Amino acid sequence: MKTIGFIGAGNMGAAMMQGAKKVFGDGILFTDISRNRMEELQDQLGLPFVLSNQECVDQASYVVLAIKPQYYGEALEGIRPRKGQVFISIAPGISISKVKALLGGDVRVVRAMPNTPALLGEGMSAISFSEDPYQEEERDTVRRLFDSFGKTLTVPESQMDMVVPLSGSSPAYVYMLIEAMADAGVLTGMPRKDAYMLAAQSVVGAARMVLETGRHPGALKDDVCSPGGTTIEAVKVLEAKGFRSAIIEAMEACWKKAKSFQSQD
Ligand SMILES: NC(=O)C1=CN([C@@H]2O[C@H](COP(=O)(O)OP(=O)(O)OC[C@H]3O[C@@H](n4cnc5c(N)ncnc54)[C@H](O)[C@@H]3O)[C@@H](O)[C@H]2O)C=CC1
Ligand SMILES: O=C(O)[C@@H]1CCC=N1
Repeated sequence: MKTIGFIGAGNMGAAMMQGAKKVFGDGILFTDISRNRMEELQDQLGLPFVLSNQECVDQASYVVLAIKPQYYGEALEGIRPRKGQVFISIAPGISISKVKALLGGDVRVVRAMPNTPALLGEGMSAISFSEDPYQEEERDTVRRLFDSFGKTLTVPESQMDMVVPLSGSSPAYVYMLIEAMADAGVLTGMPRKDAYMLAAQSVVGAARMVLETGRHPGALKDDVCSPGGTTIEAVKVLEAKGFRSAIIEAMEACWKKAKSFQSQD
């Protein structure tokens, strides 16, 4: 019996396994609908795979569902879990009660939303435990899984849809920001590689300033804006172009999409 089985070994499943391997060692197995993908990942991570979702459920105490929300029905159809087994669902918009219903009810479900910087151990995950009884050791195992690839915040399930735009999807818009910043550098003649480094490390530094100083992001922004200086010129253009409202509207669209998966019964 293994500790953790992963159903779905795509981008997110693989990133989680990479971190989990450091903590759970050979207590991990996985499966995927694609044989090629399983072989590729076995070579890459040195972890074993099994050939069906049922085998994965049978051979693991905790089962991570790392498949797209649209495929939950298909992937879990006919699956027979053990009584009280713990499933960890990382799909946006799929509620704990929906996973329980798909699995026949008598399981415990942790709903979670990780992100791909997990690959570097810099992930941010939010988790919600179902309102079932758990032993402290079981909660600890789930937390150790998510802590193995980054930081973990426990939130009420009602906040899970909003975690999707805040941390699940947000790396994508940060990459867009970095790409656009680098494009501006290239526009003025900067080599692209140097532009990426300047832009990306500034994003890392700014994020750490928010996390580690505890100061308001607006106050930190004010510190960068020298009176009559360069930064305020950029801020003026960003305000005129609707930078903040673009972010808010984009995240609202992301949140709505996450919520919409729940209604696709
Ligand atoms: N990529 C990301 O940044 C994040 C993804 N997620 C969630 O994680 C889940 C997986 O996403 P990704 O890894 O990005 O997708 P992906 O498409 O890279 O991986 C999904 C994997 O599931 C496999 N699969 C499909 N149907 C299956 C079935 N019936 N049985 C077994 N395996 C099956 C596919 O072959 C594929 O390897 C999704 O629910 C996604 O919303 C959550 C947080 C972040
Ligand atoms: O785009 C998606 O649906 C997934 C969920 C969060 C990040 N990627």
